[in-house]
Amino acid sequence: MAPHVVRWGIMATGWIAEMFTKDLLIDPNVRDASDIAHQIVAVASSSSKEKAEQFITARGITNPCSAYGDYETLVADPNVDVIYVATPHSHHYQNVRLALEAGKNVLCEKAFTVNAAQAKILVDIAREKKLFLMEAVWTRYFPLSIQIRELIQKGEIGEVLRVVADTSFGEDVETKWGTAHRMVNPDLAGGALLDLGIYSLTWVFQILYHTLPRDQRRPPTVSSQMTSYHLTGVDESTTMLLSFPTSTPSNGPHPQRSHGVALTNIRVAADPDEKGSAGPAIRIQGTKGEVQVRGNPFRPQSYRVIPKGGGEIREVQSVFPGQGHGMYWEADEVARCLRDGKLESEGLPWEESIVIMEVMDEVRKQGGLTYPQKIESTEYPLQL
Ligand SMILES: NC(=O)C1=CN([C@@H]2O[C@H](COP(=O)(O)OP(=O)(O)OC[C@H]3O[C@@H](n4cnc5c(N)ncnc54)[C@H](OP(=O)(O)O)[C@@H]3O)[C@@H](O)[C@H]2O)C=CC1
Ligand SMILES: O=C1OC[C@@H](O)[C@H](O)[C@H]1O
Repeated sequence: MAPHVVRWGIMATGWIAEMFTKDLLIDPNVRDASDIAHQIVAVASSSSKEKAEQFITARGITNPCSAYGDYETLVADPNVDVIYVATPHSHHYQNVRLALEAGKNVLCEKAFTVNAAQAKILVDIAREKKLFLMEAVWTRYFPLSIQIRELIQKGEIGEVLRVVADTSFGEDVETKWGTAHRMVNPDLAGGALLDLGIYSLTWVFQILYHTLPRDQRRPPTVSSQMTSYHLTGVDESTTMLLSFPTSTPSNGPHPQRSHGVALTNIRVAADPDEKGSAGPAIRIQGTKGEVQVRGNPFRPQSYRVIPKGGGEIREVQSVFPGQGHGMYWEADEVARCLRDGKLESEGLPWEESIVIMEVMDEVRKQGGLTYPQKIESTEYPLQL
């Protein structure tokens, strides 16, 4: 059967737009995804049409592809099935809404929005207009993530009572990012939490929340600490303790809970020598054993299943067919959802993106981190 072809419009021409586009251009057959195919039919840059043209040429897009010098024209292009939003998170609410209001399906980079109120409005619009919408948390669509979720659901390591996940870069923050870069710039919703902490939360949620049947998923309670970057006031370090209810009856005064420890830091590293000497960045601990995940939490390289009390340790490596970055798996998910008429992805349902945004809202509240009013706003349209 002929593959279902999805026609993409790329909004913004920055770093991640380049990575995503490279992956879209890799033949899906190399990863055994012959049921779908991707075409990039339009690229828009808010800076200039020339920048979009340069992007198309540099990426080697050979099929007809329109270049636009603004996002408004992109979302009006009738040839586009779905828009990939690759702007800084400060702009996601305005940019996604622009696309939805124009009747376009959307894949939006993480963090979904600046706050949960914005995320809820986007979801309401998608639902009302019957459009597909998904937060691009690519890690969830790695075969390795799916395998781990399945082995947890099968009870291979028993009941999971603790997940520890650390997404931290050890950078000289002042030298690397100064004050203007999106990683540290409050006007662009910078800071460790929204940029990297989302991945630690992803691991906690995809194990302690997502592996449960939908009607049993309950939001966690949250306790957290934050340290601010002295030059801009965004968080450079955030530590979160999440506590999820379990179904196991308790014998004592406290109900049985499973704990998620989600760490993020841009000044100390989870993997300081980048050789894994510090141990796994993710530990998933169950009553019958443990799963350890190595590599950056956003792009995991391998996992080990360690049975309690000995037994054979099983190790599985990630494979990146066609030397991809690993973003094609989320793109394939989008294509299949569109083909099947789904509005949201099972891998990251709207409700879960919103609960995670609510956790981040609470963590920012506890840490006293607010962003400029205009990027926290739900007003639309708003010139940022
Ligand atoms: N999934 C992943 O692995 C990754 C995801 N990300 C996410 O992708 C998003 C973009 O990050 P990244 O590509 O690294 O960022 P870049 O700064 O490299 O690119 C962002 C692009 O957004 C457009 N843009 C529109 N308005 C603004 C503005 N006011 N300031 C700056 N840029 C603007 C620009 O493109 P133009 O001029 O063409 O309009 C710019 O090139 C973020 O939300 C980030 O969290 C980032 C890295 C990895
Ligand atoms: O999403 C991301 O993953 C990779 C990191 O390098 C980047 O800062 C972040 O935005």
